[in-house]
Amino acid sequence: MDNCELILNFVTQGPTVGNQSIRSKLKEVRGSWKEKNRVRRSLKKEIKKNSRSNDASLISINVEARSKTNVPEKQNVKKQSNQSNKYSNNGGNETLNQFNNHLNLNIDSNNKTQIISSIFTCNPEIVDIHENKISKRNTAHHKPSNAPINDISFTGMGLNVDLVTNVKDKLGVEKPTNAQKKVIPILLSSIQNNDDTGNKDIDIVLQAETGSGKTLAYLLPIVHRLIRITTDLQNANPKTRSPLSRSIGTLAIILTPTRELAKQILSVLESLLNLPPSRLSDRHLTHWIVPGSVIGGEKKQSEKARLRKGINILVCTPGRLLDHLSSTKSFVVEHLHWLVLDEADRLLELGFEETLQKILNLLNDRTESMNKLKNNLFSSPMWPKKRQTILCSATLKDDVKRLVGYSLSNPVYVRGNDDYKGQIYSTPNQLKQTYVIAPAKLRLVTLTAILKSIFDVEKNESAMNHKVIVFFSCCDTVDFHFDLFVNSGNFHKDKISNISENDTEWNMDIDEEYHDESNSKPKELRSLSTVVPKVRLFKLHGDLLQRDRTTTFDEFSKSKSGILFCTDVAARGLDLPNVAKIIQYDPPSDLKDYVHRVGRTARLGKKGDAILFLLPSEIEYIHVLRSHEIYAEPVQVETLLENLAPINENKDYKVTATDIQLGFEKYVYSDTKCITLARKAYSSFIRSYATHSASEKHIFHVKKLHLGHVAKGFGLREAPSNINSKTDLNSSNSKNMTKMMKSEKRLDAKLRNLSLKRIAEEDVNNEFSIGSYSSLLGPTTKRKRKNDQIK
Ligand SMILES: Nc1ncnc2c1ncn2[C@@H]1O[C@H](COP(=O)(O)OP(=O)(O)OP(=O)(O)O)[C@@H](O)[C@H]1O
Repeated sequence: MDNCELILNFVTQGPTVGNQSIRSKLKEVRGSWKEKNRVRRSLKKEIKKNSRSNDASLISINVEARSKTNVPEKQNVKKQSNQSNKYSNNGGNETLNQFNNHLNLNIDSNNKTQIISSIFTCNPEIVDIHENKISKRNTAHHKPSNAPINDISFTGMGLNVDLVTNVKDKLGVEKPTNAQKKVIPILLSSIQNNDDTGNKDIDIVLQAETGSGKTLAYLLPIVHRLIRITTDLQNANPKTRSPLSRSIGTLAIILTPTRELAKQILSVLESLLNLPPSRLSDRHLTHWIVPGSVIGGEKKQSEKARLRKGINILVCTPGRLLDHLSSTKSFVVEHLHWLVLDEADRLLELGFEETLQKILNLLNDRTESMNKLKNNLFSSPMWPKKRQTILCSATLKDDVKRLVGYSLSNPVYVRGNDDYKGQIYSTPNQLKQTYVIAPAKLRLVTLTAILKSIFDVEKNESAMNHKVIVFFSCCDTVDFHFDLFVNSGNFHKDKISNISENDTEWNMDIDEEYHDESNSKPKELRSLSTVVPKVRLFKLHGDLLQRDRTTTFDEFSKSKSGILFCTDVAARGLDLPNVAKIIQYDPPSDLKDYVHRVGRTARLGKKGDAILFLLPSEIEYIHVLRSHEIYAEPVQVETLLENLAPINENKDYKVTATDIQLGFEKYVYSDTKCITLARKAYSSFIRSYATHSASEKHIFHVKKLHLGHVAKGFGLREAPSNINSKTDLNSSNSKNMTKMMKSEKRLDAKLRNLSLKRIAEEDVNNEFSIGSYSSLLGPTTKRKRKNDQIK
């Protein structure tokens, strides 16, 4: 049915016979309904006859008729299929010329009529969100819930003065947050009440909102205790510098699900440990403590060598840790005293849990002998009496209880938010959450409208001083949109962005300080946008090389402004300064991800905005959010699109939106590379749609998607016919639809299988690359062989 998308791009004045419309002619007919019908039939015949000599009229008749009578598109377009096949049956490889000629044919033949893009017609009805009583109650309290508080100081909680000064100087951290206020005293409690009957070293499960400083909440007490241990030993042996050295092995392990997060934690840790000589004793108290990471992405041999020398506080990802625990003999973990599982719920998810269990079993076996090994070095009362485990995340469910027994013993549950009323998820109070119901055909232009309005310097002087993150469901859609927003501006009717040659070049002067010369492909990962003028675009997803991921992350982090297109690889834990807005262009496949995605803004008490895109068929998701005490306010799609109408030009926003959409389409059809990218993105989008959690399948089901309209969102005029070699997703007949659903199920199972086996065994962080072609093809023979060898 979508074969005719292009032809249906335009609506003219409406069907006419002579100078009169059918309707007005019929009004003139007197007599019975039979008579009227007879006249109507003959008028139709006449129109049909005319249409042979004027294609454009036929188009207008059918479109008009369809929009007035709500007749399904496919019935109306049948008559045009012969004509449209001319453009559609060549595998989508027609040249730009063909495409343009076809556009011109329509435009020229209707020279004097108003042209409206079909992106505004035949869209599904949007339930009146205001009447829906869904989100009347917006609970965005204005008092920030994750900001530092004034009623207590770090030193007041018993932390080392030098450490506190260092944190203030290096990280600008002066007052603790609520989460820190609650957790730090517990982690210090056994040393503050140092008696056999008092507090023991307790395991902690910390659930605190995103951006509430959980990292420092567990790092500060660990570093503090190590400093106290050093001073104790130095006092006992005043002549020796410090009896402790890095060769003591790993004392603390911090486990995180992604490499980016591991690197971020390591950098905070390095700042904490880079302590100037103590003001009291003029001695370096942390000189022997070596922080480090094993996260893959570098040669295993060099990781082994570093472990052999000793890494005292180790930040790592699960796969690599398991690998070293099982194969690196010189990895000393016998003295492990702290184990932190950051983003613990993610670590417990499918694919990681098995790895995690193996890690915990190995650690339990190897640290069992810890008590027996006690010698003078461990005589300080500052050492935990037993290994202390800390779990933390913004989204912890009951599943953490699975860890009780084999990792946690009688943990205390700490909630960072005082307003906790039993809800599983909570988002920062000051975060403004909105949603827009955008029909599939309007999604792309609506995204453009939002981005252009955020960075519109005419409307907002400080527009270039903040960052935006746009979340997509899979790697291929990130790649496609990145390419589109970087390159398609030149194809827009009025060159909407007034692009100059220089504007398309990455400004090396600005980036000199962190431009990585060794990076061979900088332009593919970050570039200036031609669609949103003068704004830097970045992309980040799990299919990129680790080196590229790191560079992009660092650059976006340091950049004053910019837009990051990414998958959920950037959803968790990443602390990117100055992110003002989060756009969830594709809804998350799990509610937890919603919380983590929006948590990249409104951190540490700062303001932030988040907007969620939903299709009209997905409106029920608002109920799901609401049932978890997450409230978002509706924004009308028209309100957002109105931002597109140039100021002082009295232009209809629909016309501008249409121009922009046509610009995108022209760009997509300008080159086979672009079409391929669009088709790949479309296919991956459909596939990733099938990965929504079972509890949300009734909302996000591929059956509910209008594939032709979805294709429009990728600048395609028809849905690509080959989602995979076996099934034709574009076929609208029920047989093929059933086939497609079966294929989706198989795909689901395959993905589950893949994530279980591959993620666990290879420690790939590509868990977020769901939907990418490579992740769907399954292990290659080479990979299979490699896996077999590991087994
Ligand atoms: N007490 C504080 N005062 C000011 N800044 C702080 C404080 N504690 C932490 N920060 C800073 O706040 C930022 C966010 O901290 P962190 O990444 O630990 O948050 P989080 O709770 O782990 O968030 P997420 O759940 O998203 O991972 C960091 O830049 C950190 O340096």
